[in-house]
Amino acid sequence: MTIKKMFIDGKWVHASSGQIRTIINPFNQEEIATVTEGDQSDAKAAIIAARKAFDQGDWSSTPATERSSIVHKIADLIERDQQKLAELESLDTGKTVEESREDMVDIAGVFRYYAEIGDKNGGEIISSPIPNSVSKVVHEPVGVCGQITPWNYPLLQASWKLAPALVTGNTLVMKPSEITPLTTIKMFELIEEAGVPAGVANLVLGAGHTVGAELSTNVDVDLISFTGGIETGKKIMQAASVNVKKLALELGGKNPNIVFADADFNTAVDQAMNAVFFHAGQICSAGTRLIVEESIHDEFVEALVERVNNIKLGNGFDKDTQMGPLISAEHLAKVEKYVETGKQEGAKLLTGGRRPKDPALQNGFFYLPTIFTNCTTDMHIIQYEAFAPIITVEKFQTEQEAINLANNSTYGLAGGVWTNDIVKAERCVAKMRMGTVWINEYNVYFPHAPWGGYKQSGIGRELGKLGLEEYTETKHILHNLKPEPINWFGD
Ligand SMILES: NC(=O)c1ccc[n+]([C@@H]2O[C@H](COP(=O)([O-])OP(=O)(O)OC[C@H]3O[C@@H](n4cnc5c(N)ncnc54)[C@H](O)[C@@H]3O)[C@@H](O)[C@H]2O)c1
Ligand SMILES: C[N+](C)(C)CC=O
Repeated sequence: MTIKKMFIDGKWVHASSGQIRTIINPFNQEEIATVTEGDQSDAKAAIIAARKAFDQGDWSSTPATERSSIVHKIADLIERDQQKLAELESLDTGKTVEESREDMVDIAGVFRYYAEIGDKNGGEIISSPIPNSVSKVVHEPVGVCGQITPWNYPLLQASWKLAPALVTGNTLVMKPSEITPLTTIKMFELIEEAGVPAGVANLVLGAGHTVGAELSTNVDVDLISFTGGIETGKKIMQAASVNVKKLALELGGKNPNIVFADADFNTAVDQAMNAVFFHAGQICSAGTRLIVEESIHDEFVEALVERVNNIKLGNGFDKDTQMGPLISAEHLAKVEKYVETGKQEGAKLLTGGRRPKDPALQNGFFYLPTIFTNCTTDMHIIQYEAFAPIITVEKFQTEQEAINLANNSTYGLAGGVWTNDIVKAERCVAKMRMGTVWINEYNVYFPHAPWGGYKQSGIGRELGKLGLEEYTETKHILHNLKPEPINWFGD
């Protein structure tokens, strides 16, 4: 198997150590690729290349219109290769090809959106209190950006960082998850093909504690943008203090999905499933904390279990597969432990709670869709993210109780409310402490709207105009057109 390389200073290179890593398909554990395994020294080389490219100034002083057309070109290339990219993503993550195809459409859309707004960020003239002067505010690139991504939506999360960083004139070093680097490698081929100059966009493959740690601590990195788990986010935040890097953190969630008795019953049941079981529940915003009004609780849970038991597990490449495997043996072991904890703390397991028995699935990291009821907020399975196909159900009687339950969390990424009473819906979302709240909808995101967390779910925003602003510094320029002595200290 050819060893896939990383991209530093416009060249495809092997790791300086010569180490390699095998990438496997989580559906059957077959080897699908061998990639070079970088470490600190490769990360340092990439940072030096990005620093040189930034300080030399060619990319940051390229007219924004030209950078925008390059970013448009990247969107064109993603659209051209979208089927190949989708299949590669499914091979690497186990998610269904249909889901990956949707991801590719979203990814091209993100590049398109930032190409369109990136050359319209020219700043503003503000009124100056100083006579004969011009006061203006301009937006400039931050500098060298370190970008670290997770394994669940490898290319989607990469696109949220690459597109705004490039269009605003930054240089960057990206480190994808070591488990799922394949589509990001392909993306850098497209970045090269689109004509991004050498040194501007660099890719280093390798582990978090080596490459990721170097990006977080290296003083030549001006901004670190991270998507991943809270514990890693905390380490990065601490490391980034070394030179007070700008910091953007997109972290985990244990997201409440509130269903009132007056919601459309069938839609709410269907959407409670959609909120969780895509990509086997490995979604940061998954609505895993289902919070149901007591009067419909039993009927709702019964309908949900019936539907959930029909979810078809299998190979993401098979047309009738609805849910693929978990990402790795290590993650599967964590999920099994999580479910055991739930049982021990008194939650009632209604379905799932184990690996499937189907012989065709035994080589993959499959776990059955699982539902727990009788859950209370003090439980581990309510307070911690499982990142798995698990729904925990809590009950409420009053609107205030539902809101209190939803907010009783250290996370604040996303949440949902299902009701036909629009005033009640607006009252609830105004009190819910989350970065995204859906009313009669779930898990919808698009490039124009910002994404990010309250509380420990993160710092900063991706997507939307705010996602562009993360990659800019704001400078105020005051130009005195008629300078004169003021003789404050005498003449
Ligand atoms: N908020 C969001 O938009 C969002 C989106 C996707 C995933 N997530 C979260 O990501 C998590 C799952 O992803 P994961 O398991 O890949 O997370 P993770 O934190 O284990 O790893 C994420 C990335 O960080 C790197 N990393 C690990 N240790 C590091 C260190 N010490 N220094 C620097 N980098 C390091 C990893 O190599 C990987 O590239 C979940 O908690 C999920 O909720 C959040
Ligand atoms: C942000 N999102 C929903 C695309 C992926 C979260 O894991």
